[in-house]
Amino acid sequence: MLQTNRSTLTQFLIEERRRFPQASGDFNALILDVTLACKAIARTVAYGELGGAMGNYAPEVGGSVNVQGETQKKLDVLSNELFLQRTEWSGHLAGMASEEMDLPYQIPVQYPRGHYLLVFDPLDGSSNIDVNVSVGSIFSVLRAPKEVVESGRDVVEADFFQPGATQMAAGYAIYGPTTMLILTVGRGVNGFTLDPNLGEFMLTHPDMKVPPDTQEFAINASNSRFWEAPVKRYVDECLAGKTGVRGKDFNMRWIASMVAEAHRILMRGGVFMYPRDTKDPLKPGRLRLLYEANPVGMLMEQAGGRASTGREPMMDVVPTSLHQRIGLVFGSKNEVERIERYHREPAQAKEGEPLFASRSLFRD
Ligand SMILES: O=P(O)(O)OC[C@H]1O[C@](O)(COP(=O)(O)O)[C@@H](O)[C@@H]1O
Ligand SMILES: [Mg+2]
Ligand SMILES: [Mg+2]
Repeated sequence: MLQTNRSTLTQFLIEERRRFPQASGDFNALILDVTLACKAIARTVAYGELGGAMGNYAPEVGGSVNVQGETQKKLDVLSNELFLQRTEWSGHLAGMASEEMDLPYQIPVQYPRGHYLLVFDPLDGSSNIDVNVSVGSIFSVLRAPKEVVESGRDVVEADFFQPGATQMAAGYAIYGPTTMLILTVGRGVNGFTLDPNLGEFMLTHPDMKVPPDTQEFAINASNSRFWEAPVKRYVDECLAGKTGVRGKDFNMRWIASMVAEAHRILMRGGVFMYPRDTKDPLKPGRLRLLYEANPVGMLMEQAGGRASTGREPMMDVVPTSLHQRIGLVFGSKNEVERIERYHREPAQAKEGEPLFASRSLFRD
């Protein structure tokens, strides 16, 4: 049933822009281009096996892996191309970077170059595609360095090394039972639902807030033997429930699709952890700073939640490489702060502490 009384995304963006009379409209146009890419990906995902884009990407015969050493799905590659196609022509961008491209993407010479950088994970949770679980696209908009804009030169990796606090906008689209767009342009978080009749994102969830407290946590427990002591302590205390120091029972979730976990947390609170661990010494965490941790971090903070490495606020981290991985904890503020506190209190988190040793369900 069509609900005509709701604002469209376009209306919402125009109203935001009215607050800045000098704004050119480039920023809004860029966001709309990004969301058009998301709509196209939503359609492709919805067709599933019928669309011919399932399975692994195999240009020759041996398949293909991205710069992170992960098998690329056909839909990863297609989604990446949709992002490029929908945004490269507009003159709003100085360059782009994506999970699926080793190096920064240069705006082709036939198009003008603009003021912004776009960074994205075109399809997050893509290992879930074959099992029909919610996936999504995550994006972050940064200002291009002044000198890049003035010279019009090609972008280099270092142009993207800006802390999350400088993001102009961040968001994700989630392709679940309904397609939604969750967006911040630096003034709270708003949720839009795709009206399949109109093909428009309609404002359905204004001013989303993450409750400060929760009884729900999300972590991949199969990694427990690699966790650091503060994370083990936190999870053990949650598992101890009513009988432990927390004095309340906790529920656990793991979808293995960060976009879906972030969405659940924005809707009803919770804490998500993919912490730094010892699984692979070359990878200080699983998730990527520029196009996973930073945009989701900005959304959380704008919704009154918190995002952290466990040791410092995510928004303060200065990136040092395009595909940098990082430990990520986000969600309800009081829980994230507790986890940060445990990282600052190593003495209490040592194995052998009575609480830790006796109640650990995830001991090595
Ligand atoms: O396989 P695991 O350890 O459950 O990891 C799941 C995590 O990997 C991711 O799928 C990584 O994202 P990509 O699918 O974009 O590579 C996250 O969405 C998710 O949180
Ligand atoms: Mg991802
Ligand atoms: Mg991805």
